[in-house]
Formats: sequence, C-alpha cells, structure tokens
Amino acid sequence: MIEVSGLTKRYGPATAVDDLSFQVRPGLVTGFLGPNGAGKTTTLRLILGLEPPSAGRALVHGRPYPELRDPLLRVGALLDAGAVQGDRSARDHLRWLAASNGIGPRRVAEVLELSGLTGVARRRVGRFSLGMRQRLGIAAALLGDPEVLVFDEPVNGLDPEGVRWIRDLLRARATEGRTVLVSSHLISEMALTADHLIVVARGRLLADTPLAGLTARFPTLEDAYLSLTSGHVDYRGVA
Ligand SMILES: Nc1ncnc2c1ncn2[C@@H]1O[C@H](COP(=O)(O)OP(=O)(O)OP(=O)(O)O)[C@@H](O)[C@H]1O
Repeated sequence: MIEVSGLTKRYGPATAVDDLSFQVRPGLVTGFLGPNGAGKTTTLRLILGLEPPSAGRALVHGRPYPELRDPLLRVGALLDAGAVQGDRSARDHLRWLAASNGIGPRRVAEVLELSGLTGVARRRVGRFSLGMRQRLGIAAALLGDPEVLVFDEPVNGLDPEGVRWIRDLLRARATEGRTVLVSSHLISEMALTADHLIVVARGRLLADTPLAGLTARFPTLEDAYLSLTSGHVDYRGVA
C-alpha cells in the first residue's frame, strides 16, 4: 500500500506537486497518467524518498520510504533506466546491488532470466540498447522480490515483445496481491494494463478512479483522458 496525503513539492516559485492525496492499493495495477510536466516523476521521487516534500507525506508500508528497513526487499523501483554505470556488466551490476542488500547470487541469475538478459549478462551495460537498459532496471527492481513496485515509464524503448512482457509482469504481480504503480504516456497501453487510474495535471489530482469509471462515457480511454486533461496542459518549465 502507498498512501500519499497533502503531498506538495515546490521548486522556488514553481509548484511541481500540489496538495496531492491518493492511495495505491494492493492487488491492482494502478496507472499514473498526466501531461508532460504534470508532476508524475516528482511524485514518484517523493514516494521513494529521493527528495523531501515541501509539505504533506508519502508512506510506503505505513512509513516514509527512508525509514524502511531493507528497502530493496520492500519496494522495487524503476525511475531512470539510463542511470547505470556503463563499464560494469549487467550481471556485475545486479550482483553489486544484491550484495549491498543481503541478496544472494542465485536471485541475480533468476532476475536475469526473468528479464530475458541471461544471454547478455556478461556484456557491458554501456553497450546496451535503451530497451535492454529498461529490462536491466526492471531486473534490479525485482531483485528483492518486493511487495510494492513503482515504475516510471517502464515500456519506454521496449519492443512489442518487451511491452507484452511488462504488461504480463505487472498483471502477474498485482494478481499475487502486490501493489503496482506505473506511469506511462501510452494511453492505449494503460487501457490494456491498468485496473485503476490516477490522473494528474499541473501537480494536482484530476481523477482517482477504476479504469471502467473513466471509459464508461467515452469510446476509448484516450478520448476520456484527453477530455479530462483538456485545459490543464501548459508545460510549465518544459523547454
Ligand atoms: N529539480 C527540479 N528543479 C526545478 N523544477 C523541477 C525539478 N524537477 C521537476 N521540476 C519541474 O516540476 C514540474 C513537474 O515535473 P515532472 O518531471 O515531475 O513531471 P512529469 O509529469 O513526470 O513530466 P513528463 O511526463 O514530461 O516526464 C515540471 O515543470 C518540471 O520542470
């Protein structure tokens, strides 16, 4: 369970996240949608304790993320798949992460297999394509077999097979009763993947609803999303 209440983040005079409150419940894939600059990544960073909020709070398993013991075993996150040291092999990268979190090498082999990277495990990450980096980031998120998954744009750069893999993975994790929060700009993909949607714009909550609640009055989720966000797009700060 993730609980966000009154969450606010200001950067100087700009408010990136504005008094946001929502819950992400276990057993569902919750899609996190919004226009460019809506505050999605900032919200995920606040949930993961990568930045302090200006006001409000975000709790994971009932605690602020920085207070979790063995965080990698509790929460798996994919934020910036590019942020990996390029001179390490995929296997060494995962082994290093695993060792620093008390996870054994057997689990590294498992997540390499799970993410389709076994054949390239010894290759330097610097030579990986964007899609392979995404898979590596997801492998890292799965290392601790966590109950909560937080993925920012996980299908970015993935080929159709990879997109299907992510969709099935998120679905399977939710079916096991885990908490899954996933942001995406691909509305058609969210229509296939998500059970529940949280939509934000300009840092504020626009909708917190089951997927069916949003699509009932529109032919497609894209139509519903565009109707909901029309008039809320201003790309503050986006060059
Ligand atoms: N470190 C920062 N300093 C100043 N402004 C920031 C910082 N991080 C984010 N912002 C601003 O906060 C706003 C929200 O950005 P954020 O990246 O959270 O949006 P997003 O919904 O993830 O966008 P996108 O869909 O384009 O990735 C933007 O206006 C952005 O420029």
